[in-house]
Amino acid sequence: MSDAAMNTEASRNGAMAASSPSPTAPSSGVRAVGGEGITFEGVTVAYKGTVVLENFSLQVRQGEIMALIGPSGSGKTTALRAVAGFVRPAAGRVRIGETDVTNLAPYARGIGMVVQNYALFPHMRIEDNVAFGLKAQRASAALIAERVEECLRLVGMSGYRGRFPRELSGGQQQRVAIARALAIQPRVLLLDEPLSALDAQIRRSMVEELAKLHRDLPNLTVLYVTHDQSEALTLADRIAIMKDGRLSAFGPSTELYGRPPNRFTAEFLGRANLLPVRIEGPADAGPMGDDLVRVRFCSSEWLVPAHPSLASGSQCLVCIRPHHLKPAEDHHGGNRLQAAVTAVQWQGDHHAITLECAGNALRLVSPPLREPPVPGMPLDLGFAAIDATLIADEAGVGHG
Ligand SMILES: Nc1ncnc2c1ncn2[C@@H]1O[C@H](COP(=O)(O)OP(=O)(O)OP(=O)(O)O)[C@@H](O)[C@H]1O
Repeated sequence: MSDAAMNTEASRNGAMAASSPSPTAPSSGVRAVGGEGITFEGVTVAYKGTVVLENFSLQVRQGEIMALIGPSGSGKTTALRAVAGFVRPAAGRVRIGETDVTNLAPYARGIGMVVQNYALFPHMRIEDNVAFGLKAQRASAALIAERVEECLRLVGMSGYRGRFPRELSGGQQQRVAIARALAIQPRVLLLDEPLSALDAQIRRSMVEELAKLHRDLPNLTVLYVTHDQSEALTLADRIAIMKDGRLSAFGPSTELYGRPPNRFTAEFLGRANLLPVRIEGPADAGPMGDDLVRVRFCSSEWLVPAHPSLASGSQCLVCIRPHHLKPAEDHHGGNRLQAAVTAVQWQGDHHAITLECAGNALRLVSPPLREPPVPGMPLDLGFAAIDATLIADEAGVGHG
């Protein structure tokens, strides 16, 4: 079978195979849950000659939650399927721990996988759904009973073991799907948009539950595909951002958000105010001993942290997150700019204000204001040097 045909075929089989080991798979015995990292080494995947994942290299550390985020079609699910064994790379290797799994069948990889639409077996009771993979591995009845109890307890579903999937809510079904994936004591857990079929409120509580699950299973390595940046920021230790089948940036979540390495990251991960500036030259070290440079924006001069590869004279962007921009009266010292209010929205726990400054749209969020500004009003704004980040106005891979 050609790679393209194999990739299409494997995609159709979807996640079911990962959580439904082949009946001929050897029994793996008892293993500690998780405990191994995932390594992509220059992985390229093509469907019918079209490359959708290109020279993709990434290391997911043992015991971490790595979120893979990016726009629709950027290759996130394809990367996950390459780990699960549902697509065959045209080039590159995938390792789980020390094992090269590139040519292993999906059932032999020891992976737990959960997808968006639960994929529970509708005719089986919850306990049989959770037991399915273990039965396929011919585990003993005592081990099956122990694992089913343990995994349903982990996801808070012990009281539902005798029900059928149709008798559960969407959130409960997804918890069972997670229990089923964990029952086989996977080496790694792959989650592909596991919460996207749920409504916003249940999604929020499921994010908290996943965080708790990971606290309970700290060795479990999780690769979490989502297009929801707030899920990624809440759950992940590190985030990898994909664009057009390539890695655009990766790094610790707080660092990627706080110091985005490129424009795509700044705009994709959270909201960003991006203003064009010119680097004038070095300034004295800041109060924390940090290196600052002077930048010019229209007639204003600001101090911002230096960028290792942007020299004096460079035209670049300064990124300021909306919550770091403050009305000047709340912000003593620091950098100043003047903008005109274009819209004000009260959103319960905060005000969102959009402004215009020398042809650039700006966004500011603040705790609810007693006397919010009105459209058309000029507003003096301030931001601290430390809260600004210089960005080259071009794509590039960021921190590791
Ligand atoms: N089985 C397939 N056959 C042909 N092309 C495919 C197949 N599966 C995915 N693709 C294409 O590969 C590209 C990457 O798809 P992928 O599902 O990995 O993206 P994604 O980032 O997960 O997107 P989304 O967020 O929409 O799920 C897309 O252009 C998609 O159309």
